[in-house]
Amino acid sequence: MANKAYSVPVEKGKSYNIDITGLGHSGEGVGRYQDFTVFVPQALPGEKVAAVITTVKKTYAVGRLKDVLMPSPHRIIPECGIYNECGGCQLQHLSYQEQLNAKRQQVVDAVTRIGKLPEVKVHPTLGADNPWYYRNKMQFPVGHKNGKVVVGCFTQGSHDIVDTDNCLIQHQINNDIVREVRTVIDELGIETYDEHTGQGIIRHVLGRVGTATGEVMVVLVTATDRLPQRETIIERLKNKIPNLVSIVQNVNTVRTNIIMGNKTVTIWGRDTITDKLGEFSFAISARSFFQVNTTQAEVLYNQAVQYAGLNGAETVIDAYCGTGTITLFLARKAAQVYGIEVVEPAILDARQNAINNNVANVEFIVGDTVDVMPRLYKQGLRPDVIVVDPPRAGCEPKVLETFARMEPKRIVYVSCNPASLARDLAVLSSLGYIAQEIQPVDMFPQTFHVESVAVIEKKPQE
Ligand SMILES: C[S@@+](CC[C@H](N)C(=O)[O-])C[C@H]1O[C@@H](n2cnc3c(N)ncnc32)[C@H](O)[C@@H]1O
Repeated sequence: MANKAYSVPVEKGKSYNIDITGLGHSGEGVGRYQDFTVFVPQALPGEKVAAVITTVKKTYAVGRLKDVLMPSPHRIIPECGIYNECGGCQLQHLSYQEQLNAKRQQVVDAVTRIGKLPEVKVHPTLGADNPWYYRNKMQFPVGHKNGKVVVGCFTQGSHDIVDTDNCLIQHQINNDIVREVRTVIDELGIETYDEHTGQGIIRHVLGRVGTATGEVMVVLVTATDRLPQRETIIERLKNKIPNLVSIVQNVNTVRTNIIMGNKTVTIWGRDTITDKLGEFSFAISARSFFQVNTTQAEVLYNQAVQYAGLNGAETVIDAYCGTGTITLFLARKAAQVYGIEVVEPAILDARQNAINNNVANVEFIVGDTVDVMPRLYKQGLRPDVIVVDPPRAGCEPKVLETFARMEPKRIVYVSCNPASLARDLAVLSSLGYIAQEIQPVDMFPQTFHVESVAVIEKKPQE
Protein backbone atom coordinates (compact mmCIF):
# COMPACT_ATOMS: atom_id res chain seq x y z
CA MET A 1 0.00 0.00 0.00
CA ALA A 2 1.20 3.54 -0.72
CA ASN A 3 2.60 5.32 2.34
CA LYS A 4 -0.35 7.49 3.57
CA ALA A 5 1.45 9.10 6.54
CA TYR A 6 3.47 11.38 4.22
CA SER A 7 1.03 11.10 1.25
CA VAL A 8 3.68 9.32 -0.74
CA PRO A 9 1.93 7.94 -3.83
CA VAL A 10 4.52 5.27 -4.70
CA GLU A 11 5.52 2.02 -3.04
CA LYS A 12 8.84 0.20 -3.00
CA GLY A 13 9.02 -2.72 -5.44
CA LYS A 14 6.11 -1.53 -7.63
CA SER A 15 6.39 -0.21 -11.17
CA TYR A 16 5.00 3.20 -12.22
CA ASN A 17 4.87 5.09 -15.49
CA ILE A 18 6.68 8.38 -15.05
CA ASP A 19 7.10 11.46 -17.25
CA ILE A 20 10.67 12.67 -17.08
CA THR A 21 10.99 16.44 -17.12
CA GLY A 22 14.64 17.16 -16.36
CA LEU A 23 18.09 15.86 -15.44
CA GLY A 24 19.25 15.84 -11.82
CA HIS A 25 22.71 16.92 -10.70
CA SER A 26 24.02 13.35 -10.90
CA GLY A 27 22.75 12.89 -14.48
CA GLU A 28 19.63 10.96 -13.44
CA GLY A 29 16.21 11.62 -14.97
CA VAL A 30 13.86 13.62 -12.75
CA GLY A 31 10.13 13.07 -13.12
CA ARG A 32 6.83 13.39 -11.30
CA TYR A 33 4.33 10.76 -10.35
CA GLN A 34 1.13 12.44 -9.11
CA ASP A 35 3.19 15.51 -8.24
CA PHE A 36 5.71 13.44 -6.28
CA THR A 37 9.38 13.62 -7.38
CA VAL A 38 10.92 10.39 -8.66
CA PHE A 39 14.57 10.12 -9.72
CA VAL A 40 15.26 7.53 -12.41
CA PRO A 41 18.91 6.98 -13.41
CA GLN A 42 19.37 6.58 -17.19
CA ALA A 43 16.00 8.18 -18.01
CA LEU A 44 16.04 11.33 -20.15
CA PRO A 45 14.00 14.55 -20.23
CA GLY A 46 10.96 14.24 -22.50
CA GLU A 47 10.71 10.47 -21.99
CA LYS A 48 7.90 8.42 -20.53
CA VAL A 49 9.41 5.48 -18.65
CA ALA A 50 8.33 2.57 -16.49
CA ALA A 51 10.39 2.49 -13.30
CA VAL A 52 10.43 0.09 -10.35
CA ILE A 53 10.69 2.02 -7.10
CA THR A 54 13.81 1.08 -5.11
CA THR A 55 13.90 3.81 -2.44
CA VAL A 56 11.12 5.85 -0.87
CA LYS A 57 11.79 8.96 1.21
CA LYS A 58 9.43 11.61 2.59
CA THR A 59 9.85 14.00 -0.33
CA TYR A 60 11.11 11.85 -3.20
CA ALA A 61 11.60 8.33 -4.47
CA VAL A 62 14.22 6.62 -6.64
CA GLY A 63 13.30 4.16 -9.38
CA ARG A 64 15.17 1.61 -11.51
CA LEU A 65 14.53 2.07 -15.22
CA LYS A 66 12.51 -0.93 -16.42
CA ASP A 67 11.27 0.23 -19.81
CA VAL A 68 11.49 3.32 -21.97
CA LEU A 69 7.88 3.71 -23.15
CA MET A 70 8.47 6.88 -25.18
CA PRO A 71 12.18 7.53 -25.93
CA SER A 72 13.85 10.90 -26.26
CA PRO A 73 15.11 11.70 -29.79
CA HIS A 74 18.49 12.29 -28.10
CA ARG A 75 18.73 8.77 -26.64
CA ILE A 76 21.59 6.75 -28.16
CA ILE A 77 23.02 3.27 -27.58
CA PRO A 78 25.91 3.51 -25.08
CA GLU A 79 29.31 2.61 -26.55
CA CYS A 80 30.58 0.83 -23.46
CA GLY A 81 29.73 -2.83 -22.89
CA ILE A 82 29.64 -2.49 -19.08
CA TYR A 83 27.85 0.88 -19.00
CA ASN A 84 24.81 -0.51 -17.19
CA GLU A 85 26.88 -1.98 -14.34
CA CYS A 86 29.65 0.60 -13.98
CA GLY A 87 29.14 3.86 -12.10
CA GLY A 88 31.94 5.75 -13.88
CA CYS A 89 29.84 7.33 -16.66
CA GLN A 90 26.24 8.50 -16.34
CA LEU A 91 25.41 10.10 -19.71
CA GLN A 92 26.60 7.71 -22.42
CA HIS A 93 22.95 7.10 -23.38
CA LEU A 94 22.59 10.81 -24.32
CA SER A 95 23.97 12.25 -27.59
CA TYR A 96 27.09 14.33 -27.02
CA GLN A 97 25.48 17.58 -28.22
CA GLU A 98 22.65 17.05 -25.73
CA GLN A 99 25.15 16.32 -22.95
CA LEU A 100 26.59 19.76 -23.63
CA ASN A 101 23.13 21.36 -23.62
CA ALA A 102 22.25 19.55 -20.37
CA LYS A 103 25.43 20.77 -18.69
CA ARG A 104 24.68 24.37 -19.64
CA GLN A 105 21.15 23.89 -18.30
CA GLN A 106 22.55 22.65 -14.98
CA VAL A 107 24.51 25.87 -14.62
CA VAL A 108 21.46 27.97 -15.60
CA ASP A 109 19.30 26.09 -13.05
CA ALA A 110 21.87 26.50 -10.28
CA VAL A 111 22.39 30.25 -10.77
CA THR A 112 18.64 30.79 -11.04
CA ARG A 113 17.41 28.56 -8.20
CA ILE A 114 20.33 28.59 -5.76
CA GLY A 115 22.02 31.88 -6.63
CA LYS A 116 18.77 33.71 -7.44
CA LEU A 117 20.71 35.40 -10.23
CA PRO A 118 18.62 34.70 -13.36
CA GLU A 119 20.15 37.63 -15.22
CA VAL A 120 23.63 36.04 -15.48
CA LYS A 121 24.44 35.04 -19.05
CA VAL A 122 25.44 31.38 -19.42
CA HIS A 123 27.12 30.54 -22.73
CA PRO A 124 26.76 27.23 -24.62
CA THR A 125 29.14 24.60 -23.22
CA LEU A 126 32.50 24.34 -25.00
CA GLY A 127 32.63 20.66 -25.97
CA ALA A 128 35.58 18.35 -26.58
CA ASP A 129 36.66 17.43 -30.12
CA ASN A 130 37.13 13.87 -28.89
CA PRO A 131 34.83 12.93 -25.98
CA TRP A 132 36.51 9.51 -25.47
CA TYR A 133 39.79 8.22 -23.97
CA TYR A 134 40.49 11.62 -22.43
CA ARG A 135 41.32 10.83 -18.78
CA ASN A 136 45.02 11.25 -18.05
CA LYS A 137 44.48 9.92 -14.51
CA MET A 138 42.94 6.58 -13.54
CA GLN A 139 42.25 5.52 -9.95
CA PHE A 140 40.56 2.17 -9.61
CA PRO A 141 39.92 0.07 -6.50
CA VAL A 142 41.39 -3.44 -6.42
CA GLY A 143 39.62 -6.43 -4.87
CA HIS A 144 38.67 -10.08 -5.16
CA LYS A 145 35.43 -11.46 -6.55
CA ASN A 146 34.67 -15.16 -6.95
CA GLY A 147 38.34 -15.99 -6.35
CA LYS A 148 39.54 -13.59 -9.09
CA VAL A 149 41.38 -10.29 -8.81
CA VAL A 150 39.15 -7.44 -10.01
CA VAL A 151 40.17 -3.87 -10.86
CA GLY A 152 37.72 -1.22 -12.04
CA CYS A 153 35.09 1.34 -11.13
CA PHE A 154 32.57 0.87 -8.36
CA THR A 155 29.00 0.32 -9.50
CA GLN A 156 26.82 3.41 -9.04
CA GLY A 157 26.15 4.06 -5.35
CA SER A 158 27.94 0.92 -4.08
CA HIS A 159 31.39 -0.46 -3.36
CA ASP A 160 31.04 -3.39 -5.72
CA ILE A 161 33.96 -3.38 -8.16
CA VAL A 162 33.14 -3.88 -11.85
CA ASP A 163 36.15 -5.54 -13.46
CA THR A 164 37.17 -3.15 -16.24
CA ASP A 165 39.40 -4.00 -19.18
CA ASN A 166 38.87 -1.15 -21.58
CA CYS A 167 37.42 1.99 -20.04
CA LEU A 168 36.30 4.22 -22.91
CA ILE A 169 37.06 7.48 -21.11
CA GLN A 170 40.54 6.45 -19.92
CA HIS A 171 43.71 7.08 -21.88
CA GLN A 172 44.64 3.72 -23.44
CA ILE A 173 47.86 3.56 -21.39
CA ASN A 174 45.75 3.63 -18.22
CA ASN A 175 43.82 0.63 -19.56
CA ASP A 176 47.16 -1.13 -20.18
CA ILE A 177 48.14 -0.40 -16.56
CA VAL A 178 44.89 -1.90 -15.25
CA ARG A 179 45.36 -5.09 -17.26
CA GLU A 180 49.00 -5.50 -16.25
CA VAL A 181 48.51 -4.77 -12.54
CA ARG A 182 45.60 -7.20 -12.40
CA THR A 183 47.69 -9.95 -14.03
CA VAL A 184 50.71 -9.31 -11.82
CA ILE A 185 48.71 -9.33 -8.58
CA ASP A 186 46.92 -12.50 -9.68
CA GLU A 187 50.02 -14.36 -10.78
CA LEU A 188 52.10 -13.38 -7.73
CA GLY A 189 49.18 -14.14 -5.42
CA ILE A 190 49.38 -10.76 -3.64
CA GLU A 191 46.50 -10.13 -1.25
CA THR A 192 44.01 -7.45 -2.22
CA TYR A 193 42.45 -5.22 0.44
CA ASP A 194 39.02 -6.04 1.83
CA GLU A 195 37.33 -2.87 3.09
CA HIS A 196 34.84 -4.89 5.18
CA THR A 197 37.56 -6.54 7.28
CA GLY A 198 40.33 -3.96 6.85
CA GLN A 199 42.63 -6.88 5.94
CA GLY A 200 44.80 -7.34 2.85
CA ILE A 201 47.36 -5.23 1.03
CA ILE A 202 46.62 -3.67 -2.40
CA ARG A 203 43.80 -1.11 -2.15
CA HIS A 204 43.94 0.96 -5.32
CA VAL A 205 45.93 1.31 -8.50
CA LEU A 206 46.48 4.73 -10.05
CA GLY A 207 47.83 5.57 -13.47
CA ARG A 208 48.92 9.02 -14.64
CA VAL A 209 49.86 9.78 -18.23
CA GLY A 210 51.43 12.93 -19.59
CA THR A 211 49.27 13.21 -22.69
CA ALA A 212 51.73 15.47 -24.52
CA THR A 213 54.95 13.75 -23.37
CA GLY A 214 53.72 10.14 -23.11
CA GLU A 215 55.38 9.78 -19.67
CA VAL A 216 53.65 7.32 -17.35
CA MET A 217 53.40 6.88 -13.57
CA VAL A 218 51.90 3.90 -11.72
CA VAL A 219 50.89 4.29 -8.08
CA LEU A 220 50.04 1.28 -5.91
CA VAL A 221 48.06 2.23 -2.82
CA THR A 222 48.67 -0.32 -0.08
CA ALA A 223 47.17 -0.84 3.36
CA THR A 224 50.57 -1.86 4.73
CA ASP A 225 54.12 -0.50 4.52
CA ARG A 226 55.11 -3.91 3.18
CA LEU A 227 54.65 -4.53 -0.52
CA PRO A 228 55.37 -8.22 -1.09
CA GLN A 229 57.50 -9.13 -4.12
CA ARG A 230 58.18 -5.46 -4.70
CA GLU A 231 61.16 -6.01 -7.01
CA THR A 232 59.25 -8.53 -9.16
CA ILE A 233 56.33 -6.11 -9.48
CA ILE A 234 58.71 -3.33 -10.52
CA GLU A 235 60.39 -5.53 -13.15
CA ARG A 236 57.07 -6.69 -14.56
CA LEU A 237 55.64 -3.17 -14.84
CA LYS A 238 58.88 -1.79 -16.32
CA ASN A 239 58.84 -4.46 -19.01
CA LYS A 240 55.17 -4.18 -19.86
CA ILE A 241 54.24 -0.48 -19.64
CA PRO A 242 55.82 1.64 -22.39
CA ASN A 243 57.26 5.02 -21.32
CA LEU A 244 56.94 4.20 -17.63
CA VAL A 245 59.13 6.69 -15.72
CA SER A 246 57.84 6.36 -12.16
CA ILE A 247 56.45 3.71 -9.82
CA VAL A 248 55.16 4.99 -6.50
CA GLN A 249 53.83 3.23 -3.41
CA ASN A 250 51.33 5.17 -1.33
CA VAL A 251 50.51 3.76 2.08
CA ASN A 252 46.98 4.22 3.41
CA THR A 253 46.45 2.34 6.67
CA VAL A 254 43.18 4.07 7.57
CA ARG A 255 39.73 2.49 7.08
CA THR A 256 38.35 5.29 4.93
CA ASN A 257 36.96 6.06 1.49
CA ILE A 258 39.80 8.53 0.90
CA ILE A 259 42.04 6.86 -1.65
CA MET A 260 45.52 8.12 -0.81
CA GLY A 261 47.28 7.96 2.54
CA ASN A 262 49.92 10.33 3.86
CA LYS A 263 53.00 8.24 3.13
CA THR A 264 54.27 8.28 -0.46
CA VAL A 265 57.47 6.52 -1.55
CA THR A 266 58.92 6.40 -5.05
CA ILE A 267 59.95 2.76 -5.41
CA TRP A 268 61.37 3.09 -8.92
CA GLY A 269 62.27 5.96 -11.24
CA ARG A 270 61.29 9.59 -10.79
CA ASP A 271 58.94 11.29 -8.29
CA THR A 272 57.04 13.07 -11.07
CA ILE A 273 55.90 12.81 -14.67
CA THR A 274 55.82 15.78 -17.01
CA ASP A 275 52.91 17.00 -19.10
CA LYS A 276 52.37 20.08 -21.25
CA LEU A 277 49.59 22.62 -21.28
CA GLY A 278 49.94 25.30 -23.94
CA GLU A 279 53.51 26.56 -23.92
CA PHE A 280 54.19 25.31 -20.36
CA SER A 281 55.40 21.99 -19.05
CA PHE A 282 54.32 20.74 -15.61
CA ALA A 283 55.85 18.25 -13.22
CA ILE A 284 53.09 16.21 -11.58
CA SER A 285 53.63 14.06 -8.51
CA ALA A 286 51.43 11.19 -7.32
CA ARG A 287 49.26 13.33 -5.03
CA SER A 288 49.15 16.61 -6.93
CA PHE A 289 45.94 17.88 -8.48
CA PHE A 290 46.18 18.13 -12.25
CA GLN A 291 43.11 18.49 -14.48
CA VAL A 292 42.27 15.03 -15.88
CA ASN A 293 41.40 16.25 -19.38
CA THR A 294 44.52 17.96 -20.66
CA THR A 295 43.08 19.25 -23.96
CA GLN A 296 40.01 20.77 -22.33
CA ALA A 297 42.07 22.15 -19.42
CA GLU A 298 43.83 24.37 -21.93
CA VAL A 299 40.43 25.61 -23.19
CA LEU A 300 39.35 26.29 -19.58
CA TYR A 301 42.53 28.10 -18.59
CA ASN A 302 42.55 30.25 -21.73
CA GLN A 303 38.98 31.25 -20.91
CA ALA A 304 39.97 32.10 -17.32
CA VAL A 305 42.87 34.24 -18.57
CA GLN A 306 40.61 35.99 -21.09
CA TYR A 307 38.07 36.76 -18.34
CA ALA A 308 40.89 38.10 -16.13
CA GLY A 309 41.32 40.86 -18.77
CA LEU A 310 44.98 41.53 -17.97
CA ASN A 311 47.23 44.09 -19.67
CA GLY A 312 50.56 43.18 -18.07
CA ALA A 313 50.56 45.65 -15.18
CA GLU A 314 48.33 43.79 -12.73
CA THR A 315 48.89 41.97 -9.46
CA VAL A 316 46.86 38.76 -9.40
CA ILE A 317 46.04 36.13 -6.76
CA ASP A 318 45.42 32.55 -7.92
CA ALA A 319 43.69 30.91 -4.95
CA TYR A 320 43.60 27.08 -4.77
CA CYS A 321 46.38 26.94 -7.36
CA GLY A 322 47.36 23.23 -7.28
CA THR A 323 50.62 22.77 -9.17
CA GLY A 324 50.44 26.34 -10.46
CA THR A 325 48.86 25.65 -13.84
CA ILE A 326 46.53 28.65 -14.04
CA THR A 327 49.17 30.69 -12.19
CA LEU A 328 51.64 30.30 -15.06
CA PHE A 329 48.99 31.04 -17.70
CA LEU A 330 48.19 34.27 -15.78
CA ALA A 331 51.84 35.20 -15.22
CA ARG A 332 52.33 35.57 -18.98
CA LYS A 333 49.88 38.49 -18.93
CA ALA A 334 50.38 40.04 -15.45
CA ALA A 335 53.09 41.83 -13.47
CA GLN A 336 52.98 39.50 -10.43
CA VAL A 337 50.91 36.44 -9.51
CA TYR A 338 50.56 34.84 -6.05
CA GLY A 339 49.45 31.19 -5.90
CA ILE A 340 47.89 29.75 -2.73
CA GLU A 341 47.51 26.01 -2.14
CA VAL A 342 47.10 23.79 0.94
CA VAL A 343 48.89 20.65 -0.32
CA GLU A 344 52.61 21.17 0.22
CA PRO A 345 53.88 18.73 -2.46
CA ALA A 346 51.70 20.55 -5.02
CA ILE A 347 53.35 23.86 -4.05
CA LEU A 348 56.80 22.28 -4.34
CA ASP A 349 55.78 21.12 -7.85
CA ALA A 350 54.41 24.60 -8.59
CA ARG A 351 57.70 26.29 -7.63
CA GLN A 352 59.67 23.83 -9.76
CA ASN A 353 57.21 24.32 -12.63
CA ALA A 354 57.78 28.08 -12.54
CA ILE A 355 61.57 27.58 -12.63
CA ASN A 356 61.37 25.00 -15.43
CA ASN A 357 59.25 27.37 -17.51
CA ASN A 358 61.42 30.43 -16.78
CA VAL A 359 58.56 32.26 -15.12
CA ALA A 360 59.92 34.60 -12.43
CA ASN A 361 56.91 36.80 -11.60
CA VAL A 362 55.15 34.24 -9.41
CA GLU A 363 55.21 33.45 -5.70
CA PHE A 364 53.66 30.34 -4.19
CA ILE A 365 52.32 30.22 -0.64
CA VAL A 366 51.48 26.97 1.21
CA GLY A 367 48.43 27.16 3.44
CA ASP A 368 44.68 27.12 3.78
CA THR A 369 43.15 29.94 1.72
CA VAL A 370 40.95 30.79 4.70
CA ASP A 371 44.10 31.69 6.70
CA VAL A 372 46.36 32.96 3.93
CA MET A 373 43.93 35.47 2.39
CA PRO A 374 43.36 37.50 5.62
CA ARG A 375 47.11 37.43 6.26
CA LEU A 376 47.85 38.82 2.78
CA TYR A 377 45.15 41.44 3.35
CA LYS A 378 46.78 42.52 6.64
CA GLN A 379 50.13 42.71 4.87
CA GLY A 380 48.55 45.24 2.50
CA LEU A 381 48.26 43.11 -0.64
CA ARG A 382 45.56 44.56 -2.92
CA PRO A 383 45.36 42.47 -6.13
CA ASP A 384 43.77 43.89 -9.26
CA VAL A 385 42.28 40.50 -10.12
CA ILE A 386 41.60 37.34 -8.07
CA VAL A 387 41.29 33.96 -9.77
CA VAL A 388 39.80 31.21 -7.66
CA ASP A 389 39.45 27.47 -8.43
CA PRO A 390 38.27 25.75 -5.23
CA PRO A 391 37.34 22.09 -4.66
CA ARG A 392 33.68 20.97 -5.06
CA ALA A 393 32.58 22.51 -1.76
CA GLY A 394 33.41 26.02 -3.04
CA CYS A 395 34.75 28.86 -0.88
CA GLU A 396 34.15 29.56 2.78
CA PRO A 397 32.29 32.87 3.36
CA LYS A 398 35.37 34.29 5.12
CA VAL A 399 37.40 33.73 1.95
CA LEU A 400 34.83 35.56 -0.18
CA GLU A 401 34.62 38.39 2.36
CA THR A 402 38.39 38.82 2.23
CA PHE A 403 38.27 38.89 -1.57
CA ALA A 404 35.76 41.76 -1.40
CA ARG A 405 37.79 43.63 1.25
CA MET A 406 40.82 43.51 -1.05
CA GLU A 407 38.69 45.36 -3.65
CA PRO A 408 39.95 43.72 -6.86
CA LYS A 409 38.31 45.09 -9.99
CA ARG A 410 37.44 41.54 -11.08
CA ILE A 411 37.15 37.99 -9.74
CA VAL A 412 37.36 34.97 -12.04
CA TYR A 413 35.77 31.88 -10.49
CA VAL A 414 36.58 28.41 -11.92
CA SER A 415 34.22 25.78 -10.54
CA CYS A 416 33.56 22.05 -10.84
CA ASN A 417 30.24 22.32 -9.00
CA PRO A 418 27.44 24.60 -10.28
CA ALA A 419 25.65 24.47 -6.90
CA SER A 420 28.55 25.82 -4.83
CA LEU A 421 29.40 28.27 -7.62
CA ALA A 422 25.83 29.64 -7.55
CA ARG A 423 25.86 29.90 -3.75
CA ASP A 424 29.20 31.76 -3.80
CA LEU A 425 28.07 34.08 -6.62
CA ALA A 426 25.12 35.06 -4.42
CA VAL A 427 27.47 35.81 -1.49
CA LEU A 428 29.74 37.84 -3.77
CA SER A 429 26.73 39.72 -5.10
CA SER A 430 25.84 40.77 -1.54
CA LEU A 431 29.43 42.00 -1.20
CA GLY A 432 29.18 44.21 -4.31
CA TYR A 433 30.64 41.80 -6.86
CA ILE A 434 28.24 40.99 -9.68
CA ALA A 435 28.56 37.91 -11.91
CA GLN A 436 28.60 38.97 -15.56
CA GLU A 437 28.77 35.75 -17.52
CA ILE A 438 29.60 32.06 -17.17
CA GLN A 439 31.31 29.78 -19.68
CA PRO A 440 30.77 26.02 -19.09
CA VAL A 441 33.59 23.84 -20.47
CA ASP A 442 33.13 20.09 -20.85
CA MET A 443 36.08 18.58 -19.03
CA PHE A 444 34.35 15.26 -18.33
CA PRO A 445 32.42 13.95 -21.39
CA GLN A 446 30.03 11.02 -20.76
CA THR A 447 29.75 11.94 -17.07
CA PHE A 448 27.48 14.37 -15.22
CA HIS A 449 30.38 16.56 -14.07
CA VAL A 450 30.17 20.20 -15.11
CA GLU A 451 33.07 22.65 -15.08
CA SER A 452 32.56 26.35 -15.64
CA VAL A 453 34.30 29.68 -15.35
CA ALA A 454 32.56 32.88 -14.28
CA VAL A 455 33.67 36.50 -14.50
CA ILE A 456 32.56 38.74 -11.66
CA GLU A 457 33.00 42.51 -11.70
CA LYS A 458 33.04 45.03 -8.87
CA LYS A 459 29.80 47.03 -8.87
CA PRO A 460 30.52 50.63 -9.91
CA GLN A 461 30.27 53.10 -6.98
CA GLU A 462 27.06 55.17 -7.06
C1 LIG B 1 40.02 22.20 -8.30
S1 LIG B 1 41.68 22.11 -7.79
C2 LIG B 1 42.39 23.41 -8.75
C3 LIG B 1 43.87 23.36 -8.96
C4 LIG B 1 44.43 24.23 -10.08
N1 LIG B 1 43.81 25.53 -10.16
C5 LIG B 1 44.36 23.49 -11.40
O1 LIG B 1 43.52 23.81 -12.25
O2 LIG B 1 45.17 22.56 -11.59
C6 LIG B 1 41.55 22.74 -6.17
C7 LIG B 1 42.84 22.82 -5.43
O3 LIG B 1 42.57 23.42 -4.16
C8 LIG B 1 43.37 22.81 -3.17
N2 LIG B 1 42.72 23.09 -1.89
C9 LIG B 1 41.68 22.43 -1.33
N3 LIG B 1 41.30 23.06 -0.19
C10 LIG B 1 42.11 24.11 -0.04
C11 LIG B 1 42.21 25.14 0.94
N4 LIG B 1 41.37 25.17 1.98
N5 LIG B 1 43.14 26.08 0.78
C12 LIG B 1 43.99 26.07 -0.28
N6 LIG B 1 43.95 25.11 -1.23
C13 LIG B 1 43.02 24.15 -1.12
C14 LIG B 1 43.43 21.36 -3.61
O4 LIG B 1 44.55 20.70 -3.05
C15 LIG B 1 43.52 21.50 -5.13
O5 LIG B 1 44.87 21.55 -5.55
